[in-house]
Formats: sequence, C-alpha cells, structure tokens
Amino acid sequence: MPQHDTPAAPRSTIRSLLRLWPYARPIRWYLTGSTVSALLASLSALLIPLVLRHIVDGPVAHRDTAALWAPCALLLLFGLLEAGLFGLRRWMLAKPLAVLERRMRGDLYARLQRLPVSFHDRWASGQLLSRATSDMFTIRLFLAFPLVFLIVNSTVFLVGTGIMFSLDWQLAVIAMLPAAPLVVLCSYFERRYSAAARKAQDQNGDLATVIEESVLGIRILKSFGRHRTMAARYRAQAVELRGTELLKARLLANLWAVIVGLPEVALGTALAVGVWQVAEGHTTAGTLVGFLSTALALRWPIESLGWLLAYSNEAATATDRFFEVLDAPLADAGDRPAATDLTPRRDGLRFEGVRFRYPDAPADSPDLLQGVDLHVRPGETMALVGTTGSGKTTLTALVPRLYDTTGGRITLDGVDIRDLPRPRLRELVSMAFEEPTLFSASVRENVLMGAPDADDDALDRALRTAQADFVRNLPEGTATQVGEQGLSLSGGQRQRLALARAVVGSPEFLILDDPLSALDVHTEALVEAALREVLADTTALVVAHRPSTVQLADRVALLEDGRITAVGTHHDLLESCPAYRELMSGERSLAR
Ligand SMILES: Nc1ncnc2c1ncn2[C@@H]1O[C@H](COP(=O)(O)OP(=O)(O)OP(=O)(O)O)[C@@H](O)[C@H]1O
Repeated sequence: MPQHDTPAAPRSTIRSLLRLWPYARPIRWYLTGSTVSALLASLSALLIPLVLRHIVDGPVAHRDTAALWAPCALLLLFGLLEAGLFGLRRWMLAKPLAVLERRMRGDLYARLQRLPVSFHDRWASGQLLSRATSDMFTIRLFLAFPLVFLIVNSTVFLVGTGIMFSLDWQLAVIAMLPAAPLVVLCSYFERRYSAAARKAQDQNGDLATVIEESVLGIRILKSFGRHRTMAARYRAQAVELRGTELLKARLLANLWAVIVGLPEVALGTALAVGVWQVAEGHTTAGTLVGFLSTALALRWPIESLGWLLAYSNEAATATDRFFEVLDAPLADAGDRPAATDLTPRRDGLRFEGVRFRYPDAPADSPDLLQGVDLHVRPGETMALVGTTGSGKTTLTALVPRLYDTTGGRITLDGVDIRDLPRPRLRELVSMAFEEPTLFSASVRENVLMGAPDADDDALDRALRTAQADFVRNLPEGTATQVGEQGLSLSGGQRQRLALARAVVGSPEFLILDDPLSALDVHTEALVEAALREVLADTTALVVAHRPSTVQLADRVALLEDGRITAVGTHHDLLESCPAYRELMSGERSLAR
C-alpha cells in the first residue's frame, strides 16, 4: 500500500501558520473587522466591573436607590453591546471563510491533478482525502476562532491586568503570581501536543485509506472471506488513533487543570487578602468587588489559552500537511523550455537506448529497462510481449510521459517527446489500460474524455470500433450514468468503453496495455479488425498477453531482461526465436 511521504522537519507553529497568509490576505479586512468586533465586545465586558464598583461605592453605600438607574442602564447597554458585537463578528467571517476554504481545496485538487504519477504511487489516497476534508475544516475553524481569540484574549488579558493594577496593585501582584509558571508549562505542552496532533492527523489519513480500500475492494474481500481480517485491521488502526486522541486529551486535561487551578488559588488568596484590606479600611468594598469582577472576567481569556494553543497546533499541522502536497514538485518541473511541435516527417514511434528505474526501486536492483531500442513504423501495429513483470506496462507508460525515462530517448515522428508541450503530447498519444477506469458520468462523457471536441459521429464511430454496441441497449443509451455512482457494467463492457475513449480522437499514436483481456477471442478479433480499418494511419503499440492478440499485430517485439531481444512477425519469431516460442507455447507463461 502506498504511504504518505515522511513529514518534513517540524516547523514552529507560527511559521507554519504564516504560510496561510496568501490565502488569508484577500479576507484580511474581514478578519480585522471580526477581531475588532470581538475586541470591542470583550472590552465592553471589562467595563462592567468598573460600573459595579461605582454602584457598590456610590448608590449602595449611600442607600440612594434613585442613583441606581443610570449605572444599571449602562450595565444593560454594555451587555447588549457585547452580545451584538459577538454576533456581528460571526456574521462577518462566515462567507469569506467559506470562500477561503473553497480556494484552498481547489488549489489542492488542481495540484493533485498536475502532480506526476510517481507522486500518486507514493501517497495513500486516504492521506490525500483527509487533507482535502478534515485538514481544511481545521484550518477554517482556526481562522474563525483561535486566531481571532488569541489576539482578543491576549489584549483583554493585558487591559484587564492594567485595570486590576490600577484598582489595587498589591492584590494584582498576588493574582499575577501564576503567570510565569503558566508560560513555561504552556511551551512544554505545545511541543508535546504538536507531535501528538501530527500523529493523530496522519493516523486519520491511514484510517481513511483502509475504509476506501475496503469499499473499493468489497467484492474481493467478501469472496475471499477476508472481511473479518479487514475489520480487525480497521479496528487495530482505530485503536491506535484512539490512543493518540486520548494522549491529546490527557495532555489537554493536565494543562487545563494547571491553567484553571493555579489562577483559582491565586484568586482565592487575593480574595482573602482583599477582605482583610476592606476590614482594615485599606480599600473600599467597591474596589474589591470591581477587582474580583475584573479577575473573574479574565478567567475565560486565561482558561481558553490551553484550548486555543491546542487548536492552533492542530491548524499548524493541518497547514503543514496541506503544503506538503502543494510543495511537491510538478510533473513538468524538469521540462525543457524550448518545447516544439511535430515536424511533418513521418517516422513513427522510436525508443532509443531507453533506460528506466522506479524512484523507489531498491538501490541494489538493476534498472528495469536497460537500453530499449525499438522502432514502430508509421501506421504499424506492434505487439509487445514478455514475461509478467518484464516491464511492458512501464515501457508504454513512458510514451505519454506518465513517467520520464532515466536514460535514452523516445521520439514521435522524429521529435523527442520531451521537446513536445505536454498537452500536445497527450493529444497525439492515446492510451487504454488493462484496468478500465470509468468515472461517475454518462457513457458519452466518459468516452468523450478522450477528445472533448469530438462530435456525435466520432462518438458513434468510436463505439462501433470498440464493439461497444451494447450501449444502445442501456436504459438511456449514451446518456446512461456509469462509474461508481452509476450502472454497473461488466469488465468487458468497461474495457470496450475505455477503448472507445482511446480511439475517439483518432490519435496518431495509440498505446494499448492489454485492453482486450476481458473480451472473448471472437469479440477481440472484431475489435482488432475494426481498429485496423478505422485507424489505418495510426501507429500503435499493443501490450499482448494472448497469442490471439499477437497474431493481429503487424510485428511483435519481445522484451526480456530490460531490452528488446527480438522483433519480427509472429511467424518469423516462432521459427527463429526459441524464447518467443517458449512464451507463446505457455512453457514460459505470459502470465507466470
Ligand atoms: N509504481 C511502481 N513503483 C515501483 N515499482 C513498480 C511500479 N510499477 C511497477 N513496478 C515494478 O516494475 C516491474 C515491471 O512492472 P510492469 O507492470 O511494467 O510489468 P509488466 O511486464 O507489464 O507485467 P504484466 O505482464 O504482469 O502486466 C515489476 O517488478 C513491478 O513490481
């Protein structure tokens, strides 16, 4: 199973989060507005203790009920202001954040489409899925709450502390005593929580991969009776994730206990000292009420610190995971700048000393392709045969540059494929794979993916060539939905649609990786005959596993030990090449 890449060296939380700036920039005024609203709301709440102090030392001390109305109205006003401003803050951010999330997800998806196949070989799909869903959600939530409240709560804390000092500096010093140990504890916690958050998010991705694989492979699991094994595997991974989540919860609980406990002790001490001061006449009851109300108003900013730090950490991890994909080098990263188009010279498809090894191949293993030389003449159909695992599929994948050669070159009509712009190359070369993937769309959309500009005649011709007349009998003809969310088709039917997709644009070069394996020999012959007729000018390379396929090609090439060791007609090779004879007779099985 492909895995995700090893995470890059850990960055600091702030550096990771700063990378979000290009996305946050367009909505910076909304973020500022939302922060200002929240700040004003919180500060208006801080004024309440001052009004209380006035009430206690004024109207209450002097038993003047008439003087109560004005400060009480002020209290109500501050309360309403606080509620209104918090409401405004939420309303202001809802739409811009939804747009930001859409942009980020769009960039992630676009990047995934442009990344090379070798990237997708390495990354488990669940890891990518979790980046596009739960990580995006975490980042959006961070911008909506923790980012704003880290700023607001810190400011409220500073202002509130100032008010407490101005009311009674001795009580304020007592209340502030836990500040230093809290800072040390928070930074210790941040390091540990950050590691746990990264682990949990990666484990979430692994779990998504298991779910996806079991859904896609449900038939295989059931037929082999492996669903219990798979369920056990799922459970084991879910237990691991639960362990990590519990570790996160434990870390958070410990921090909360300290963050809540220490200030409470300090506040209790300040209360005792304050009562003593009032009793001794060193301060007024109103000042003590004002001081304590301010201290209580600061409880949330302090208590929320743990939660805000934890969430910021998760958002930083989600950001790192997002940029791991966005930073991965694109398929065209090493392209030559002077890309040209084909010259009119008809030369067909040439492999010249082509070498290739997969990036993750073991260091001591030889190259998979060790100097392939092969010329497929213009308009010729060349069959490619070889034992299983000899590299046939790999060789064909090099032509549309799904992978790049590690040595030698491939030319189309004399032009090195690396000198062709990629879109042009993919227009010239069409492929059909043994495993025919259909998308959740209509038959028509699936086939026309091979040539979006093709008309209905081209569609009909392609369906006829691929012997896909069964389409006419589908409930809604070519408008019938197929793929994962549509009608289930048989393997042979799907292969024929995939073939129609490959030929619909009348490509100049056609690469077929055993695309007829699910067809009976009779239908295969019909398809081959139609292909020859319709694509008379097309140069084709066809990976063949069956003698019936081989016989329909003009010539056959034998791939052995990373090289082409024999080329000729089927009959010539049967006579002159013992290895080919062996392969065809099944002694050295084509599908060993
Ligand atoms: N993405 C990949 N990363 C690393 N190794 C790979 C990858 N794909 C294939 N291989 C390895 O390369 C070798 C050749 O595989 P390839 O699919 O090209 O063979 P093939 O001749 O087409 O086989 P078959 O006849 O069974 O389809 C195999 O050993 C395979 O394990």
